[in-house]
Amino acid sequence: MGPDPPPVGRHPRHGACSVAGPAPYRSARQTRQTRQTRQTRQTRLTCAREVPTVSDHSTTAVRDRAAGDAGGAPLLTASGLSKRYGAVQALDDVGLELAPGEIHALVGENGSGKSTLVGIVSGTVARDRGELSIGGRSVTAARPAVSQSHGAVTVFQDGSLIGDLSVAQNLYLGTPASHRPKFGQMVSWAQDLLNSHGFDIDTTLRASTLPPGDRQLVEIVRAVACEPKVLILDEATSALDSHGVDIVLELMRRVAAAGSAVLFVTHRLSEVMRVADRVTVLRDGRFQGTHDASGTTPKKLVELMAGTRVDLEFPDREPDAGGDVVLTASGLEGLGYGPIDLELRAGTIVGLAGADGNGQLPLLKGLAGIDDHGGRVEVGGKAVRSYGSAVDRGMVYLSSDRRNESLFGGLTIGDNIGLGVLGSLSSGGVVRLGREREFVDEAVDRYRIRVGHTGQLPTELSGGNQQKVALSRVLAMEPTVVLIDEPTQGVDVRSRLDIYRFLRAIADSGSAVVVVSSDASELAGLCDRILVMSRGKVTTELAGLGATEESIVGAFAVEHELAADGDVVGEEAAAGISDAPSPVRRRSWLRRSLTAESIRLAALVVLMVLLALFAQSRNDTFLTQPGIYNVALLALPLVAVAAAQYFVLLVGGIDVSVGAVMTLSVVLMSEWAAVGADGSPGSTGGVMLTSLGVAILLGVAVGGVNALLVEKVGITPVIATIATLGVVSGIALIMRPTADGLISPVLAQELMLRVVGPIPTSLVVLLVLLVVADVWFRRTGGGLRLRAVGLNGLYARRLGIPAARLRTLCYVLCAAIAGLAGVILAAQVGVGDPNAGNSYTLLAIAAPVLGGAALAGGHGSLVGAAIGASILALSQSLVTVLALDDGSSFVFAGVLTLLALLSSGESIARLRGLVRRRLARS
Ligand SMILES: Nc1ncnc2c1ncn2[C@@H]1O[C@H](COP(=O)(O)OP(=O)(O)OP(=O)(O)O)[C@@H](O)[C@H]1O
Repeated sequence: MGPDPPPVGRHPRHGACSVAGPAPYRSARQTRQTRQTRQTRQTRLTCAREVPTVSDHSTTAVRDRAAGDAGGAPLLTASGLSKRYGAVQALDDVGLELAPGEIHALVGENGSGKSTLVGIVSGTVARDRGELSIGGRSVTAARPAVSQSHGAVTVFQDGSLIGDLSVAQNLYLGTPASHRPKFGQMVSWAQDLLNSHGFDIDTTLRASTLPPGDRQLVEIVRAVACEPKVLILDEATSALDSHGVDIVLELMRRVAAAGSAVLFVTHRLSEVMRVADRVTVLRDGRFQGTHDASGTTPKKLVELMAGTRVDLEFPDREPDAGGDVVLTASGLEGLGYGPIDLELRAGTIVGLAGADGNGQLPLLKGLAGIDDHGGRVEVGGKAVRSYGSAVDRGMVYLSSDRRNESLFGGLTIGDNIGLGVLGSLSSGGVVRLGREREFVDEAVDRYRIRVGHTGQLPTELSGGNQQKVALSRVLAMEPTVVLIDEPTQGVDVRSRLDIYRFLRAIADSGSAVVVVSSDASELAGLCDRILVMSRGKVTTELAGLGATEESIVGAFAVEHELAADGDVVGEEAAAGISDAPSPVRRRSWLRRSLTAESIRLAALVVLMVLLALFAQSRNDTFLTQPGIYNVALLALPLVAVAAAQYFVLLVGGIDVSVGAVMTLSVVLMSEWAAVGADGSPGSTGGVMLTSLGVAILLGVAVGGVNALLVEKVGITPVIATIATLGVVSGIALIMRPTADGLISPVLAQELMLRVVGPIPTSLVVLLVLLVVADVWFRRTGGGLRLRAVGLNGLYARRLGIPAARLRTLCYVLCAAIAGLAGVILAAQVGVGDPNAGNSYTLLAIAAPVLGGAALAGGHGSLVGAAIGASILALSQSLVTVLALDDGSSFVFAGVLTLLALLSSGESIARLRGLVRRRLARS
């Protein structure tokens, strides 16, 4: 540990400071700042370390063995790989070879083409040219499932855990059938798998609730469990603290020792020097050579990547940096941290260190007013109560979750950069495009953001360049306090140094900066003060000057040991990978069953019963056998078409043509299942078979067209299915301009008049089928795969799930079931009415959504859709019972729908979160 730390909450005196080195960030405040000559001391970036650490020697045996195996056939051979995205040549004639037992690092600056190469090997990116073979077999198709079947398993840079699924489900989904157990044993298998690697993570938790480091570890375990021939880790250690990194490096060694090859993409060159046998360098998409790791140094690698000499010094800092207090926090506490007292001074950079999950990020968010917290935060003497008020006081927060929290995916790069300062780029409330362009171009130059043009979407940028876009927006706002989580995650060495200089410059201009980082060497080189956190409390404060990676890691390791000594879970945690107190606890069966979805369904059933009782109080025939039968008849086609729609909603689509399909089905029934010219109804078997056959064929045709338009042509589902709705309705009208053509009474006899108690048999059969299908969705790998496609189609595809094929299947199923719902409707209307199904278009969407389905996909259930449909049918019959006029009946239906929606999963989850936080605080 370092010298005696000052008590937390009291701080050493800080002096004023000046702009260091190149001052890329300038503000009015900066020019006002008193500048003093400083005693400077610089720290070299850890990546420049040329002496291997002690643990490095364990790689020697692997290297020797890899050298010995060099004669074995390569497990991965790539040659002449090229890929162009519009104006950007992402890869240009790149080759690579991985021998069995080899750990091969792939390095390069942001945008140099590493992820593109990984994408080509893993099947997510189609190459323009080049040859690829995995495990000795040539790979021609760009499909993840193909690469995986050849033996290449990838942990992607931006992850592929589906947040809404549990950890166990994610592990199960990504593991090939040969390596996973029966579906019913999934949880215990997943738990054993994680435990066998030393992780104490509750596998029944949703993946989104895990800290980023744990998520990365779960993904790595999943990949290793596949026993790949080629394991590809694309910046898979970026969110890990030093302990997590140690574990992953050891895992890589084990995988290589078993004879597989590892392709390790990283910006952390110290890790390359510790683990890699050979290193391939890319620059601007071009190959810069493959080198023996033992014969090179990080500095040489950096210069090969940059193509120029690079100064690896951190920016200067002063021993007594710091001006006036700009932020005060007292008694600040929230979920996972506190109470904490803190003062931040102008001109300083404060680092929050600790093992992953010890409260650093929650504290940062608490300071920003983002999460619910107790205590008080003031900036410039004014209280911060929410993130909105934080921004008003000049405080900004930058999340490490680029995709979801830092960037606006639908806006261009230029818009993302200029968004925070639109006021200063406008005159008379109108943004001056020239001024904005100039501002954006300058930011792109200053932060060296590699873009084709600023009109691109941020999703088209490499990970590190996305980070620079987010950072440039935040820094342009000239904040008083900058709170930033993992500022250099996924950023290359040269750009990291740029970012350090920008942060130092903004501090020198009078701001206070707080940085959370899993990279202790970054905190040691950058910060003026380092607060080490353990179990949600600040336990040690280190002065930045003089701090080293070792002293910081040492401080939190000591704290952990002290805590573990007196801790009942100490032994378990010590055996585990994560030093942090796991924020997760095993949940009881009851708590697990009380999901938002089950609560919602229960609420809907209660609502249904209340409605029925109310109707009965107004009309005492409502709950009699004929009354119930009438409501059931009303519900019958609606339940069927709601179920049809659910299949498409499940995979993230929507089909607005279902009502039209029902109509055409009715019209077709008036042709193919019609009363004969002699008035005969036809044979039961003949009419039923013809009806079902015609309806299903109609559905397959319309569903096939819908799928083609959405999947192959790329039209958004709503637009595509509106187009088919028009065509299908038109055909129905051409066939029957007015209601005509009697439909055989056989349909009514079979589908309406056969009953079980007061309920039509057809409805009972339908409900049983829906329950069985729901069980299939919940209890089988096939159902899980379908839900995964809806929750995140991209990630599902990465896991080798044929997402496009499954979506196509669902469109076809949806239209076919809608065709069958049309047969039921035909039985009820009895005539070829060309408008019969029109009112079902919106009801078919409303019912499953009422029952818990989400337009974004992956949620809800068929039973939920059926309950939603029943509520809508009930409300329709209530309108009759109450003898409401048209206007009142609309208001009534609207209020009812609103009530049902209040029981939505999201509202319930919010309420539960609120109650949980209140409970945790009390
Ligand atoms: N889908 C896409 N559309 C357009 N351009 C793209 C797309 N994907 C990547 N690029 C561009 O291709 C180049 C190489 O990107 P790639 O992601 O392979 O780089 P990288 O070396 O992995 O970078 P990083 O270290 O930042 O992840 C970049 O200039 C990037 O902007």
